[in-house]
Amino acid sequence: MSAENILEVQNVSKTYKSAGTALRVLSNIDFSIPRGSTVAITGPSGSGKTTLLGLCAGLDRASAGSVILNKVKLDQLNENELAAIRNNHVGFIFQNFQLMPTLTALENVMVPMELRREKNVTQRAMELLAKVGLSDRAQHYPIQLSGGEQQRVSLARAFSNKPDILFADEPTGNLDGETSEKIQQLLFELNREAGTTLIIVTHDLELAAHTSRIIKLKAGTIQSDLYV
Ligand SMILES: Nc1ncnc2c1ncn2[C@@H]1O[C@H](COP(=O)(O)OP(=O)(O)OP(=O)(O)O)[C@@H](O)[C@H]1O
Repeated sequence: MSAENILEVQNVSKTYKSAGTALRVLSNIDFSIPRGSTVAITGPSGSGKTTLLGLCAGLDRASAGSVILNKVKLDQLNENELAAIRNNHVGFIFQNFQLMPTLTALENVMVPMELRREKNVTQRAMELLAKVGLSDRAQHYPIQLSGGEQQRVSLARAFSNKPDILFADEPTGNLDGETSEKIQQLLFELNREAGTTLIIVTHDLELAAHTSRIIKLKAGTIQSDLYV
C-alpha cells in the first residue's frame, strides 16, 4: 500500500445474516484515503454509510475484502488488538454524542488519555474544553448540557488522543441549524489545527461541501467519488 494512504478499503462487502436470511448491505467497495484528507460519505438512508464507517473504524468486520488502517490489516486482528488500534489511532464523533452519563464533561474528555496512560491528563482535558468554549462547564454531567454543548464535549474527547483519523457519523444530525453551523466550524477548525484525516458520514450537503472529496453510496455500492 502507499505510505501516503491512512485508509485503504479493498473490495469490501458486508452481509448481515439473521433468521436464515442474508442481507447484502455493501458490495465490492474500493477506495483509498490519503493522510490528512477530509472526506464526506453521503447517500440515501439505508445505503450503507454507517456500516461502511464501522468497518473502516474497526468497530465491525467485513464479510469479504480488506480494510487497512494506518498500514495494519484489520481483518486478521482479534478484539483486543482492534480496541488498541481504535484507542491509539482513531477518534469518533456520533450523532447522539455517546458521552458517558455518569462522568462529568472533564472526565469524559480525560477517558481516552487515561486509557493511554498519558501524563497531565486533567490539564490537557481542561485545555481542550477551553478550546471548545466549555471551561465553565467542566464539572457538569451530560444531562446538564444542551445537545450542542454535549457535541462540543465529544469533539474535545475525539481530539484528546491526537487521532490519526477521525470518524464522524452525522455529527450535526441532532442539532438545530445555528448550533449545527457552530459545531461544523469547530470541527473543521480543530481538524485543521491537528492535521487529522477526517471522514464524515452525513446527509447534510452543506457539511459535505466543506470536505475535499465526496463519496456517494447507493444501495451498498459507490455511485460517485468526486473531488470538490
Ligand atoms: N446489525 C444489522 N443487522 C441487519 N441489518 C442491518 C444491521 N445494521 C444495518 N443493517 C441494514 O443495513 C442497511 C444499511 O444500514 P446503514 O445504517 O449502514 O445505512 P445508512 O446509509 O447509514 O442509513 P441512515 O442514513 O438511515 O443512517 C440497512 O438496510 C440496515 O437495515
